[in-house]
Amino acid sequence: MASSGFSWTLPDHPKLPKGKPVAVVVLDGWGEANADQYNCIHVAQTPVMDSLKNGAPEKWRLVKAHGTAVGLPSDDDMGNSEVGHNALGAGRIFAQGAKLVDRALASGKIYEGDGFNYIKESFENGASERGAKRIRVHILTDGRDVLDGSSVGFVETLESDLSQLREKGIDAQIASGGGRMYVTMDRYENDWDVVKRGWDAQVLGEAPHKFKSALEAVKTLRAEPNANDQYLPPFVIVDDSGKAVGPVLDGDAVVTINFRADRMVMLAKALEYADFDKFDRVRVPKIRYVGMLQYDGELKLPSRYLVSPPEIERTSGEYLVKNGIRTFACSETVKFGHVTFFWNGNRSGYLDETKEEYVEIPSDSGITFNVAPKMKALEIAEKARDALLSGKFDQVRVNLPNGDMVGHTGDIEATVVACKAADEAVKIILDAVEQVGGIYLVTADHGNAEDMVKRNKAGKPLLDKSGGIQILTSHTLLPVPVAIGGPGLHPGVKFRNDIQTPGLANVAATVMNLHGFEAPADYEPTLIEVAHN
Ligand SMILES: O=C(O)[C@@H](CO)OP(=O)(O)O
Ligand SMILES: [Mn+2]
Ligand SMILES: [Mn+2]
Repeated sequence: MASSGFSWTLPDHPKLPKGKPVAVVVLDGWGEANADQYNCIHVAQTPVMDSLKNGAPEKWRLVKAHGTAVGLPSDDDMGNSEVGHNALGAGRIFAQGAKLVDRALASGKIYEGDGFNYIKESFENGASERGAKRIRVHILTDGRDVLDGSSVGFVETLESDLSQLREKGIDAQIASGGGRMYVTMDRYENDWDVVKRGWDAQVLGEAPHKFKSALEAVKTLRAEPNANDQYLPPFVIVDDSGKAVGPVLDGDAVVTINFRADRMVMLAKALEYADFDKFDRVRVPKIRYVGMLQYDGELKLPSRYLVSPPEIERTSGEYLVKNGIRTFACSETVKFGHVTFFWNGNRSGYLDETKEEYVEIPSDSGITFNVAPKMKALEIAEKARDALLSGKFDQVRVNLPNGDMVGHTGDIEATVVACKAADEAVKIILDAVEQVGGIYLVTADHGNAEDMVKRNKAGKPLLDKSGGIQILTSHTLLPVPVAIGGPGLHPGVKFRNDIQTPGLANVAATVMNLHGFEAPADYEPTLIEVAHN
């Protein structure tokens, strides 16, 4: 085969110089919304971000961070950290897990692949459409991507689907449950107890709460003071004799029905690794395990899966490091993988450890972040500042988690404090950029803190049964800012106005330009142009 002529070498930018340190700041969950009392960014004192927006309008613009702009099925899909950071780092729009799974289900291909064939071997002479005769569902209530309290409706729907299966002679039941933030879905190894609580309920059939039905479980546990879907305690469903109806047993097939890599890697390790020392699994059933997707391409975890994940290659991080850009990346645990793993196309570890340093600041664990809304913003900013001042790095990249993590708690007062803390952190970083004559690019991965209320189509806040507002704990569909500046920025640089609907994927080429390079031809176009020399 003839050589494709591929080269990692990036062409020099015709006008922009090399050698200026570039700070890339991602404000997690920081979108642009109308100014009202439910916009915590507006309510909070955020003088630094305000000055970026109002001080130099030609160096501030909004980009799309949701839906098709980040590879999700439709523009009704809100953005999230995974797809947002993937797009920021990859500079192109890849069809994401959600879309790939939708497609595989619609075409039926999901039932033809290696993953499904593998679990099928566990089915005894099947009776259902696809062969499984005995099905146990271990549910996690959400309240984070959907409204708090919606768990009840979801359980009702699931129960009715399962009862239809039972009518066909399939033994199908919900076996256990718990709230996603307290049971199973930890990430980046922040708190293994979360995964252990899930393991105990799902695999061992042991939990502090026992119920005859999941609907009863969810309704009863939600009635406790301060209970919410995200943090429901673990429960198991028991039969009349008090025995758990569905612990995971030898010979079972197990599917983790979740396409979010970061939230599934820890459980996948517990299910798949023979050597595992994060908690005592007590009993390790011999199962056939598949993930909805492969969650970590480097670790090949899990080794079997139903749908192939997007292959995100030739990321901007990889190009830049191969073109000599020394890179520093930092966040606290809950978002550390965002500026490393997601940024690098769902790849763990260093691209080139001789040129990179990744620093993880331990997050608080075992608390909800409305209790400590400043999180580690200051510590992250100080690390970024030190990295800039050290002169050892060409790119310093951070994620400031506050708007997102505190926004998800639905606590408006705390989210205001969170936004202020993030703004103060930005100041520290921009001051350091100033000192070293560098350039900054400040952006976000999706909205969250800028709108904390559920609204009708006309934008009016919706009320609940008791007349209070319906708090929105999820991300939004709103655009996010991109602001550039700093003493190292060529004075002729301004945002182009010939790109109709720019999105997060346009940021990578922009950052490459700021480092003095042209982006690869297949990258989404840069946001900037140079007006004069
Ligand atoms: O916490 C998470 O897993 C999601 C919300 O479900 O948020 P983010 O995409 O910001 O990580
Ligand atoms: Mn995010
Ligand atoms: Mn989030």
